[in-house]
Amino acid sequence: METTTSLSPDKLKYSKWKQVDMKISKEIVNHLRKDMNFNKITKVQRETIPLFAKNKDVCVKACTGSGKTLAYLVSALQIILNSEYNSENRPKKYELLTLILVPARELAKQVGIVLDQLLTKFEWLKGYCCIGGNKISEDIDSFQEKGANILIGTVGRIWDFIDRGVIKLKTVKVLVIDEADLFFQQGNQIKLNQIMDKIPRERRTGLFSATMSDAVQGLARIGMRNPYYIEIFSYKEKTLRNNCEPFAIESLREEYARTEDFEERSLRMKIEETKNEIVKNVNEIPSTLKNYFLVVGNQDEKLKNLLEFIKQKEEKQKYMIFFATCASVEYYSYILYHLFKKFSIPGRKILKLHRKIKQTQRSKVYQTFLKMDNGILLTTDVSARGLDIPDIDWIIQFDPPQDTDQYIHRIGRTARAGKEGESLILLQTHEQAYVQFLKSRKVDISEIKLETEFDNKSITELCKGLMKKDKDLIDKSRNGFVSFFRYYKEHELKFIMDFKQLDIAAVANAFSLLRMPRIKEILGKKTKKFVNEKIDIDSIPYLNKNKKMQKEKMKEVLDEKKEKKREEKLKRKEIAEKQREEKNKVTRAEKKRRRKELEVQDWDDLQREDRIYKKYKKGRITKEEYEQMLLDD
Ligand SMILES: Nc1ncnc2c1ncn2[C@@H]1O[C@H](COP(=O)(O)OP(=O)(O)OP(=O)(O)O)[C@@H](O)[C@H]1O
Repeated sequence: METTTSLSPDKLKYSKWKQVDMKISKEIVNHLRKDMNFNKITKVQRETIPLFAKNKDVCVKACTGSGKTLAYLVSALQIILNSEYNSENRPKKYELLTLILVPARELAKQVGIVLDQLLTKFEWLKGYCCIGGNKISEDIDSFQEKGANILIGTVGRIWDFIDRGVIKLKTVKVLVIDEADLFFQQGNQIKLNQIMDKIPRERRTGLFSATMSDAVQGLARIGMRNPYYIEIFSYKEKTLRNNCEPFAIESLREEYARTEDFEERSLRMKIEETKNEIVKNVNEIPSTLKNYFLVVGNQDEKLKNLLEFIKQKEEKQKYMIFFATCASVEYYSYILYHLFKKFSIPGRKILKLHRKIKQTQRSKVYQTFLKMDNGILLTTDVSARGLDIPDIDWIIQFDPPQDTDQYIHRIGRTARAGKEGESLILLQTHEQAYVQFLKSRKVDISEIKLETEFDNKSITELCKGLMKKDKDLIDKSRNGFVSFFRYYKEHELKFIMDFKQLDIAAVANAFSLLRMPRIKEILGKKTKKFVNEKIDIDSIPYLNKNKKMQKEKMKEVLDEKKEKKREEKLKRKEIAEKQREEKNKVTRAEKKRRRKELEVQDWDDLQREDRIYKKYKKGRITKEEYEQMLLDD
């Protein structure tokens, strides 16, 4: 077992670069301190860099916002500086030395920005960020123009580059997988394995995340060589872990680190698990983050509580609000804008970000929100991981995420780098067990109560009024409703997010539906509390003419697709019919052949019996012999 070297206690979580032997060059330290303004070093950097930069594989688990990005970028840079390359002996333009895989485009860009800053002092090295969302041909042209020694990217686009022969991974010395567990949730492990297979085995590998699933630990076993497991946790968690002694827990005043051999750790975990001593997953949440929940009744009670909550806060606050689906973000961003206006809640600028927004627009929104002092970003889990947006005051979870890991990543967008932050999750009454579930994962969470002066009637009136003027909003509300059902039905925590307990009428009212759509999920279920509006929806216009054209075009395309599918189905049916007929023909011919064969065989048997009988008649064989020969036959 290897433990960390001791470090004198410090009032801050950070210690100074010079206080410890980080095994990194002065050039890097000076650049970090003087140009990038990072005077101190965070605990995760303190633990990771000396090992990773000194050619050890690492599996690093540290809470959100703890500075993992710089930990792996500095290590990767130091490994390059330790190699044969320098400003005189530069690597070739396309010679890839480091590959950094991240699960989302915005995160790739963000890491790219930090890397660019880091490389301003090392201009002989080139960084490049390749992500999907734009034309692959453009990306390839740009890559070929710029070249890269350190490449950051999402798995899909990196794979495209490999597949088209744009990049070769034979020269890669360092592989970093950031937010490692998400690759497994996204089902990207096959591509990930294929990419890893193309990188020489002598590489160094670093896995980083705030949450580490068993799958990641499996990857550590097959994709790494004698890795170290580095874990950072806070003082409070140390107290919870007292049972885990005696392990080398090196203490600063507020944060603790444990570094140990990966296999030894696995063994220890097994022993502790059987002894029931283990305190799982306690080190993922920053200690500066306060978490709250609010129980609201049914789904249709959430919007008015959200309005009240925001209204009671100061104007200058920055929020991220997480929804279950892209369609919910589309609907509520539109509605909230009008509700703020109607109820005079000024100064809250609303932005939206989700997977279905085009990449160029996504980048713009992200950049705008980064710079805003206050405002609200409505988003989905596309923004849950890794995004480093400064000074978010509140994370609000309008819909609970699929699992606690995602909860932890969502709330981790606030309280970053030692700052304070708060989070709120809205729960329906039947979902209250979610709180116990969070507590079992050692999430410190308390209840808040809220009296609201907003009422559903006036909210619904406003929403329906808007819908009656613009069919686009009707589409948004319908899509929001349908996708919410699918989200709920497929929720991983079925014992808490119980579909049977979901009040369908309340969900319909939450989206101010004009008519209940006929979807198979709700056929035969009670929706008495919901009343369909007597209105001819087709007579409502699209305010945005482009939208109208888009919808018509989309309908045309869909109709065409349907027709094509119908024709293909008919064709398939015809072919199948023909094949059946052919098969029947074959079977008939076969039957005939078999019959003939049998007839021939019967004839042979008869002839043989006749011959034996004649022998018996002529007295050449006895009666017993005759009967025996017939039996043998
Ligand atoms: N040594 C340092 N001194 C001061 N601030 C730092 C230092 N290192 C990193 N930071 C800042 O801390 C913030 C969080 O860093 P980073 O994004 O790397 O966190 P993370 O651990 O990767 O979080 P997540 O798990 O959410 O991805 C960033 O704003 C970064 O600039």
